[in-house]
Amino acid sequence: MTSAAAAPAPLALAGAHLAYGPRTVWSGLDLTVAPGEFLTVLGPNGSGKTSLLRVVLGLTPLSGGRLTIAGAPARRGSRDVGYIPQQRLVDPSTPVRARDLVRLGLDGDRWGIGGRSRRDRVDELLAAVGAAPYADVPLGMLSGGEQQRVRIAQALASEPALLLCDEPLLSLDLRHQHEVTALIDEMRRTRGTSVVFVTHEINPVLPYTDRVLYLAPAGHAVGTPDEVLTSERLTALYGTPVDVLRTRGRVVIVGGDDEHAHHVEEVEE
Ligand SMILES: Nc1ncnc2c1ncn2[C@@H]1O[C@H](COP(=O)(O)OP(=O)(O)OP(=O)(O)O)[C@@H](O)[C@H]1O
Repeated sequence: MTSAAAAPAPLALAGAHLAYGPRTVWSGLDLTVAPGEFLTVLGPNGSGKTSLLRVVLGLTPLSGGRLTIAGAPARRGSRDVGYIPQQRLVDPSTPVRARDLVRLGLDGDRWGIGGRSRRDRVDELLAAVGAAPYADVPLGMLSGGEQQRVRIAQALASEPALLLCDEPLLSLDLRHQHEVTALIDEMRRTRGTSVVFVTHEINPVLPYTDRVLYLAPAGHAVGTPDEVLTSERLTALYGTPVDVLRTRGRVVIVGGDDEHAHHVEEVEE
């Protein structure tokens, strides 16, 4: 066995079950995410995507089954887990600068408090996401795409084994969607960080997606996009007719419930 094979998986769920009171959100979830893997989590509103991230972040306990992160139980504030939230524009009057936010993501013990190594590390992270030119600009003055780059730098500051992304493309224009996804992809390639990417829009991340976890009313499916995103699989998962169309390298999902409209991306150009 090689040493890579012996390393604990960044994320492993076995027989995982989540319920709120009498309502089961998902159950029987078995999933091991490999180092550097890009897992895209899809599903309609209320299917439990955000709940899954909350469980991995140690904010919500599983109702049953097991979860380990880099071999250890989930816990709040773990350095092994980075988190990129949904796009939210910062209050324009905030005095917080890009470098302040990234510094918050650094672990004090490891990088020292206020020392040179800490400052260098912040500069390195900002440069890695292309945010060096606006490192000292108040966040509120940055564009949505620029702010999201800074959040990526913050999430990567602790060199997490696992990067959780909760619809980070929401309200970004197409150019910035491509930039942000390419950046996340580059980080996982260069650092081996595993990515769990929750989205309603498969197309911007389809080229990077190794596997899909599809959460749906009648169960869930895990597999490559070609395995999961088929009319047969989604019809079974929804319990109602769904058509998966592929056109010019894009996936369009038609049918099911109203939430499916989210998957139909606006036509480019
Ligand atoms: N703390 C809670 N207590 C009770 N029910 C909850 C709680 N949090 C979430 N739920 C319910 O669990 C279900 C899953 O919610 P969740 O937010 O995880 O779904 P989602 O897939 O992220 O949805 P969306 O696509 O709309 O963001 C929903 O029906 C929601 O109302």
